[in-house]
Amino acid sequence: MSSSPTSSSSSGAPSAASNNPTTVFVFGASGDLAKKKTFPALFALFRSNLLPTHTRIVGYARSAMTPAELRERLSKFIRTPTDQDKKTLDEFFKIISYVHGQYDSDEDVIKLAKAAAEVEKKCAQPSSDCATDRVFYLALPPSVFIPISQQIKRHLTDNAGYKRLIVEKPFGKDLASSTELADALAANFAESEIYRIDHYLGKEMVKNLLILRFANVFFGAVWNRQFINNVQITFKEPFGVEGRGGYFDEYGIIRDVMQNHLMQILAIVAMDRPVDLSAEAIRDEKVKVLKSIPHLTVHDVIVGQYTRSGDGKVVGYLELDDVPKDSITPTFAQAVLHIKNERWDGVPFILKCGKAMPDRKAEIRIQFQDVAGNIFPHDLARNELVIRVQPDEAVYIKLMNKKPGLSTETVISELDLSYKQRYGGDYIPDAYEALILDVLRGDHANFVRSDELDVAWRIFTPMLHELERAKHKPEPYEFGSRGPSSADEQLKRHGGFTRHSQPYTWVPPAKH
Ligand SMILES: NC(=O)C1=CN([C@@H]2O[C@H](COP(=O)(O)OP(=O)(O)OC[C@H]3O[C@@H](n4cnc5c(N)ncnc54)[C@H](OP(=O)(O)O)[C@@H]3O)[C@@H](O)[C@H]2O)C=CC1
Ligand SMILES: O=C1O[C@H](COP(=O)(O)O)[C@@H](O)[C@H](O)[C@H]1O
Repeated sequence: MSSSPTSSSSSGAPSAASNNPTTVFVFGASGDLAKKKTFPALFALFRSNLLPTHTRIVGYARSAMTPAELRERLSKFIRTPTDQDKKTLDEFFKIISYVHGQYDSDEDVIKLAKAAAEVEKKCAQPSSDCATDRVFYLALPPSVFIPISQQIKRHLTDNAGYKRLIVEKPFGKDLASSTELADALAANFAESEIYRIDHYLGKEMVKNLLILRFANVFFGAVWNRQFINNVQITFKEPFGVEGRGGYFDEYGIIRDVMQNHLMQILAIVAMDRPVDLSAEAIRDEKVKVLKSIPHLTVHDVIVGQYTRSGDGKVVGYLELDDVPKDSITPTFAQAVLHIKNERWDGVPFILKCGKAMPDRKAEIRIQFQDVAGNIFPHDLARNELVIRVQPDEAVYIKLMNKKPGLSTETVISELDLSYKQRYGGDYIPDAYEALILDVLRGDHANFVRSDELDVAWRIFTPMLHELERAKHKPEPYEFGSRGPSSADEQLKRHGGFTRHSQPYTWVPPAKH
């Protein structure tokens, strides 16, 4: 059996990872991410037979827990609608074990190494080496990344097969702290062994961007400053930061969402065609386009902080127990970026993200230029290509159409590729499922490379420091509102509103 990773099949169909015995260590197994995302994703892969045949999962955290307690904790977040799923879940728990200990203790991590060797011995086939491949998933707060990575290197990497380290964001708070973290990880793991998760890169519609852009001749032809007026990348959530105030207040929405998720999307929307689909070719193009973006200043950004809801039922950000009463941490931000290259010079990229907004939505909106020399008696709305990342994945193009009937009136309509209607019940995997499978296959394409991170921080760090130095107060906005009104004004200033007077709302098509 080869120890090299199996790449996805040439048809692009999902393929299992290499079939070497594999141990997946989940550090922080008692935590929120582990129960909501990591274990459910591992279960989904197990159920689809996409984990290597001899896979063992070893959870590790400081909390003492029996296997039954761990099972009870995790089961609440794993959906098992059928009896067969319930049986599969029983099988899944047979491959999971748990060890508790400190993250910086030689003694405890040696105990973990011994426990892992035991379970690996049990699953070894008579003719094969014991679990030769190891994946280390850090579902931990960033303060622990460095000590645990040192411990892993010291006590858990004597296996014969690959060693892959999965790290969760935030990757630092600014350029300096990100570089410090990168250097510390690099002291113990090669870049080829590190998988930095930005889970937006695992979302179906973000993965679809490469195909939409580079497998369709008509998009390729108009994807530039001559035809595109502006690009809007939006993330909204209808809830605040209850329960996560401590973490959130230290980071804020710019570091939590904009600098990573929205910038990753921007990079894929704006990059040039990679020479091929290899991870390095794609990431080279992303780095190249990010390098063409001048760093932001406070004048490029609008920040807001949510207050109590209009009906008084939901408390404001500053009323949360774990948030300082004088916090200036933004829960909303909108920034305008420019890409100084031949393709994009003069086209604003408007990134907007907010907590406590009216609804949940993540989308990419490409607004095309106005029609020159309009011969029709009405204003023409701009064409727009909208890629809806969530909810209800869709790609649609807004266009002008003749109103059916005897008049020649124009109406705004759309060409609509709504996934539910088009693909019915086709399964759309959770981002974490797709990304963990990529790690098992050794595919880095949907992970953040260290130099990408570096450039993204170079763009944001001066503005973040300026905001903090000046103690810039975010504008208040009511929980459940659109955010500060100055954000709409900024959008208008950068051409983000069309002049058409006809009201238009996208309505998902009725099921055929
Ligand atoms: N939760 C989410 O939805 C998301 C999380 N992430 C990222 O994933 C990582 C894990 O997040 P999440 O699971 O929410 O974090 P948690 O706060 O739940 O922490 C995970 C585990 O780490 C241990 N831990 C917590 N605080 C400390 C500490 N100060 N020192 C040592 N150990 C500690 C705890 O286990 P024990 O005490 O048992 O050791 C805890 O169960 C973070 O980097 C986060 O930013 C990214 C995207 C979404
Ligand atoms: O990384 C994060 O993402 C979530 C939103 O993720 P989604 O997949 O539900 O869209 C966000 O709530 C959180 O603040 C942030 O840390």
